Amino acid sequence: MTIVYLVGFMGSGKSTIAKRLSQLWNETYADTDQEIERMYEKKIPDIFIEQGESAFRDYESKVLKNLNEPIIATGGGIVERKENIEWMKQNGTIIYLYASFHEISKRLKDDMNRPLWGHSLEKRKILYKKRQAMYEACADITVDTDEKDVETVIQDIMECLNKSCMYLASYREVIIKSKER
Ligand SMILES: Nc1ncnc2c1ncn2[C@@H]1O[C@H](COP(=O)(O)OP(=O)(O)OP(=O)(O)O)[C@@H](O)[C@H]1O
Ligand SMILES: O=C(O)C1=C[C@@H](O)[C@@H](O)[C@H](O)C1
Ligand SMILES: [Mg+2]
Repeated sequence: MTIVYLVGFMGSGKSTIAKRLSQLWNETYADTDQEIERMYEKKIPDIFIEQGESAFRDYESKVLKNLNEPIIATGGGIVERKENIEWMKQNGTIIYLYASFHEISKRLKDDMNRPLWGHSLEKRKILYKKRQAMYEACADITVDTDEKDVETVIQDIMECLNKSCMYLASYREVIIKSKER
């Protein structure tokens, strides 16, 4: 139980929150989307266009298993593969950043860098509903981010982690061990 995995729909704030947590905890973080773009030297929309979603999911699973930073922002579709959920469960704590469809729409507007957000409103809503059930099923902790600024979301995450004594104990151990090295 050493890694914090942030999951949630596109625009729920995984990348933003991972970066902020890493500053606060003075720990490194990784982002599966950024890592895919770095490793395969291609932008995500280009991977979708040239190789399709299935190839992207293969890259995503590979990248996830190669990361061991203490804080990891995942891509919105990480839950599409059961093996990814199992991996995260075995290696850390899964925090689901919840945001309503309305809130996500406000944040992303007509973002062009997320291929699956480029679909029709109806398709976006169907995907949102399907995914919501998937995030809920795998989450150890759920934090509602609606109408909360980044710092408030961070505070809520810290509170939840503090309540989760089991996690905190193991996390302290990791920090102590890494400082002894
Ligand atoms: N709590 C928040 N309140 C308002 N805006 C936010 C909040 N968190 C993130 N944002 C904004 O929403 C947008 C999307 O955030 P971010 O890229 O962190 O989402 P994500 O969950 O990583 O999405 P993806 O799954 O596509 O990688 C950014 O413009 C970011 O500044
Ligand atoms: O929700 C999704 O399936 C995606 C979310 C993004 O983070 C990227 O991983 C990509 O655009 C796919
Ligand atoms: Mg992101």
